[in-house]
Amino acid sequence: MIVGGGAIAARRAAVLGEFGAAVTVIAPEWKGGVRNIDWVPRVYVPGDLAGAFLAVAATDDREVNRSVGEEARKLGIPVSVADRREECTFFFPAVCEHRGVTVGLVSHSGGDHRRAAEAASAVRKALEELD
Ligand SMILES: C[C@@]1(CC(=O)O)c2cc3[nH]c(cc4nc(cc5[nH]c(cc(n2)[C@H]1CCC(=O)O)[C@@](C)(CC(=O)O)[C@@H]5CCC(=O)O)C(CC(=O)O)=C4CCC(=O)O)c(CCC(=O)O)c3CC(=O)O
Ligand SMILES: NC(=O)C1=CN([C@@H]2O[C@H](COP(=O)(O)OP(=O)(O)OC[C@H]3O[C@@H](n4cnc5c(N)ncnc54)[C@H](O)[C@@H]3O)[C@@H](O)[C@H]2O)C=CC1
Repeated sequence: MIVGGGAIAARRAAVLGEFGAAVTVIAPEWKGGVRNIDWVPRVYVPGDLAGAFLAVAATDDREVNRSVGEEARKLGIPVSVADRREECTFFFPAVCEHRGVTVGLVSHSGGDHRRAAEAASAVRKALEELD
């Protein structure tokens, strides 16, 4: 379940969809272009996460993201809150895929997303060099 329909939500929907997740997006607008998603065109209301396996809070509204994180933690659903690492119970990884190999990586305690992005670039390059 992804709450928010902007660039970050779209990137995460694409990754989750690629790995076979059934993705539902709750957001007044969806700019993702990813097809196989179930888009619910409205704002989030507490209760929306019932039955979800995993949650991503990626709106541009701090209070909404906080509330999604709170509901997920209450329900025991793993949640990544895109604007506040302290409210995450998992960190969305940088994913590197190349010719049958997949690497997902995060920085220590989700504390350095720039370092994670840099490391992901290096891993993508290394995988290409295997060819
Ligand atoms: C804790 C975490 C929580 C989570 O979201 O799960 C988190 C948190 C935050 N990110 C922020 C900003 C940016 N993050 C990126 C990029 C990535 N961020 C990703 C993951 C994570 N980001 C989780 C930790 C994972 C780890 O550390 O290993 C990646 C790996 C995966 C992905 O997002 O797909 C992806 C690289 C993918 C790749 O290269 O492949 C960019 C650049 C861009 O978007 O292009 C920017 C904007 C520019 C800048 O600030 O540098 C802010 C400030 C927001 C604000 O203040 O507005 C916070 C808030 C905070 O740190 O508290
Ligand atoms: N973790 C990461 O990798 C990064 C995180 N961020 C953070 O991620 C968040 C989202 O960033 P972008 O996608 O660039 O923002 P954006 O402005 O492109 O999209 C925000 C989306 O949230 C939706 N939204 C707003 N209120 C809502 C509500 N009540 N219910 C449901 N949807 C609602 C809007 O309709 C819009 O689709 C921001 O908080 C930003 O600080 C930004 C860059 C990278």
